[in-house]
Amino acid sequence: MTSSSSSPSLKDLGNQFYVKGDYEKAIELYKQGIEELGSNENGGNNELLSILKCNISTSYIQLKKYEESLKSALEAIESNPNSAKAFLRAGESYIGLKLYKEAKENYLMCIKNINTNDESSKTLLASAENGLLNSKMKQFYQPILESSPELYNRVEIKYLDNVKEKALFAKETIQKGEIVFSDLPYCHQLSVDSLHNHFTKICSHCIKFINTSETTIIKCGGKGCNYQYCSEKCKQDSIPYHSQSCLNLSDKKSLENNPIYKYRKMVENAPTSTQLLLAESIISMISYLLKTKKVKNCNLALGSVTHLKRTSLMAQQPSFNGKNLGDLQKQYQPLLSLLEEQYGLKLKEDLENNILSQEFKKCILEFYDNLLGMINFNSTSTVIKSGNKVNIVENVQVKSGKKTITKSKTRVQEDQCWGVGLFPIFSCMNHSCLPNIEISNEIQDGVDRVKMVVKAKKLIPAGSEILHSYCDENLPTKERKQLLLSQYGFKCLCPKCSR
Ligand SMILES: C[S@@+](CC[C@H](N)C(=O)[O-])C[C@H]1O[C@@H](n2cnc3c(N)ncnc32)[C@H](O)[C@@H]1O
Repeated sequence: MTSSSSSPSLKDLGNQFYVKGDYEKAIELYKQGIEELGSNENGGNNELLSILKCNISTSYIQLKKYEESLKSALEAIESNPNSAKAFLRAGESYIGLKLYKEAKENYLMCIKNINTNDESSKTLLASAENGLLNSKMKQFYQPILESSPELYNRVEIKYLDNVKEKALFAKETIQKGEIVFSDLPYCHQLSVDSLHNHFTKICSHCIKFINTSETTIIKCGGKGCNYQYCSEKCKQDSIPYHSQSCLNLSDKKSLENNPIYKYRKMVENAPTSTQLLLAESIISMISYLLKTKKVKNCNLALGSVTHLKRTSLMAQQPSFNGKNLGDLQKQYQPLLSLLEEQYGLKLKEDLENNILSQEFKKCILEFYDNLLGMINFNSTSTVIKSGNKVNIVENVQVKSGKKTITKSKTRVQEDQCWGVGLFPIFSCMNHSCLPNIEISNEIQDGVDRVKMVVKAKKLIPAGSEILHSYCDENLPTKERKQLLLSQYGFKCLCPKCSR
């Protein structure tokens, strides 16, 4: 609370009630202070007037009455247009009102007006910078969260600190076993080995097993294309993207300009990986979104690409498991050059003119890097079970007297495949070796797309961070630490690792 030597009694008294958490009473006293100022000769003390209004705003923020807090903050700015704190309160009120653009403007004004000689300037600056990052984060993610409240209404995304950057939080208390949130990928792909083993049995869109005794398989329609669907809906949902990459849906002329066709030619001799397949489906999606000028979705796609990437993360890349990363980079190189050639200008234009808001523009040059970073660090694999038991025949070596002979052995296993997806909300979750959530494996039944369902592993109190384990949390500490450092680039400081 801001304090000053004149009109001390009512303001200081208000502050005492504020500290005790009686915000209504504090507001009443600050208001009396304003009245008193107006009726005495100190009426011209605008600085004090601004402080009192600012304190009223702070109290309303505590009460989550953001209309009122904003009104007081704006009045405080009117009384003293140089008050950094009043701009800070206006920023916080705008966040409460979900007006993120306005929030950002006010945080910037706060930073501009901070008096560095002031003792509290460091705290003020930290709050404003945090608020600024938070409003950027919210401006991007809030529309996704609000687009499907049935999936995301229990969670929110906030800027946490400069180590973890963004994080996912519980908006309400969630009991053990309850669903925390579900997430839909904006891009997903069947793994290379599942494609190889199960392609004929799996829907190319929702990547679920097709029960052929009940469902007729629907083909893509492109001559020679082996894409297939479990329903008309999956086909309808998939075709706009798939037609960008289906070499058989393109006529000869457009085939030559087909990015996926070019890409496949380029990587003909490169090893194929699931991640590369995912990259392919990202190109298809971007291609489709740009062509159809679906700016809102494009914003989601491209915004995620630029936003999921974290500067500190990319800076750590060279120190990662060099071999792996080097290999991956080599694999991506043709894709990156292709993107540049194919979309370079257009993409930049679109990014600048239509898609990205101001703060993303600075990311443009890093776009391709971001794509790589995003795929590396944010894709999540998901296993899909068919419910069918299958016999797996394996060759095993057995000893027979002094000789070792090969025998075939049959093992019964549930048929399953796996794929990778980019899940925008899921990928905001940070790691802990003491996670409070787990991925539910009952996920795929009854849903028409690949959906990630996240359940509480223990009670999650309202306001706490939602955390999952990026590795097997039962591994020995040393192994976990090494794995997290080499694969995700951070030193785990969770309570289990610090013990
Ligand atoms: C999938 S992202 C999680 C969201 C991320 N915080 C962000 O802002 O985009 C994974 C990255 O977050 C950071 N991270 C996650 N958990 C962390 C932890 N426990 N300590 C430090 N950094 C962490 C690491 O940089 C990691 O590579």
